[in-house]
Amino acid sequence: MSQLVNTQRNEQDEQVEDVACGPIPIAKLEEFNIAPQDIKKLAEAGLHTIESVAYTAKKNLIAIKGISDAKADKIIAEAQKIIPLGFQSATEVHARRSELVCISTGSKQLDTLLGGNADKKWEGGIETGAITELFGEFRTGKSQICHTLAVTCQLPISMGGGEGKCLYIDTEGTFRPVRLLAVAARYGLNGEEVLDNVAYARAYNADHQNQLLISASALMAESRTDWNGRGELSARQGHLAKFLRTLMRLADEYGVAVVVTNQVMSSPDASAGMYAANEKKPIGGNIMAHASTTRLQLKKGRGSTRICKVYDSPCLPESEAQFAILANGIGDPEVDTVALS
Ligand SMILES: Nc1ncnc2c1ncn2[C@@H]1O[C@H](COP(=O)(O)OP(=O)(O)OP(=O)(O)O)[C@@H](O)[C@H]1O
Repeated sequence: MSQLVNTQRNEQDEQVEDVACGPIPIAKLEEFNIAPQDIKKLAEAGLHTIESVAYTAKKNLIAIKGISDAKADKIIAEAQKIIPLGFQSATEVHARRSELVCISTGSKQLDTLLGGNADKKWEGGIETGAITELFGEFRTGKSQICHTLAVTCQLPISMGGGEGKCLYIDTEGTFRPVRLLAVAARYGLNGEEVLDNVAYARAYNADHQNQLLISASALMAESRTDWNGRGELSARQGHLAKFLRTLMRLADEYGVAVVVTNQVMSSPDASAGMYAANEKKPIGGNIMAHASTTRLQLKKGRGSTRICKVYDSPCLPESEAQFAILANGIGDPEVDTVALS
């Protein structure tokens, strides 16, 4: 499984915009009489912003060594004064959502499937502030989409990008910077700069993954090689649940696009019926299903063509589109290929 996160702003913008509207760094709690050593403990536990504290359940704060019941109450009360957690009108929600940026997948047909408008040049794509899960068998294009997104997230917003950077966690050792360079060349971007804007980490096991989440204030990863069969299912699900909670928080808090790749397996209930035997389901069960905002199923097509089906989405119909894996990243299939497949 591999994942990436796109930050929505470039470096120059960050300094100006973060002050005005970005997440508020946890250090600000010091102005509200929270002791610096307690702020340090919160940060060490992965809570780097006041939003993250305001959204955290009290029991999670008390679980941090050195944060007592009384301290947790005070910290939450101060955080919630700064970040109110009440109702807002649907108009406000709509206005905020209208501002959301989508990251182009590189394929117009796929972007259109993901909420784009075919008449406009760049619309639709991977949603920011949410988790998108790509699942499918081997060779269906999961990693290739991630490689393309690692570059397109850096494009100007007018070209379907997020003017951001990418954080790429690789649990399978399939990350290849040369693929990023090919995509960069296609968009006329400077290859060196594109690579500098991608922070890469190889995750080796569950503990290492959690360290990455804390130190990078980001991300998830779950190696399919870590777990052996159904005997370890509950341990795996517990780990996955914790990991996905952190990812959801990051998507919410920082407004980043989180993309998670997932494998498929034959359903353990396959014996239930003759047709069920062929059914391949995404790994992770209900925990994964509930954590992902949008679930996309990838299937093989003819040659370099692949099919993407919207498997679950809060606002997209269950339809399909074709895309292609090309030398310079994800794109659209040749017209002939579409007709033949
Ligand atoms: N430079 C390239 N040009 C064109 N196609 C490529 C290139 N590099 C890889 N591919 C194609 O991409 C496909 C593999 O896609 P990808 O690595 O995204 O699969 P995946 O779904 O992540 O599979 P897995 O679960 O095994 O990791 C292969 O069909 C391969 O031929």
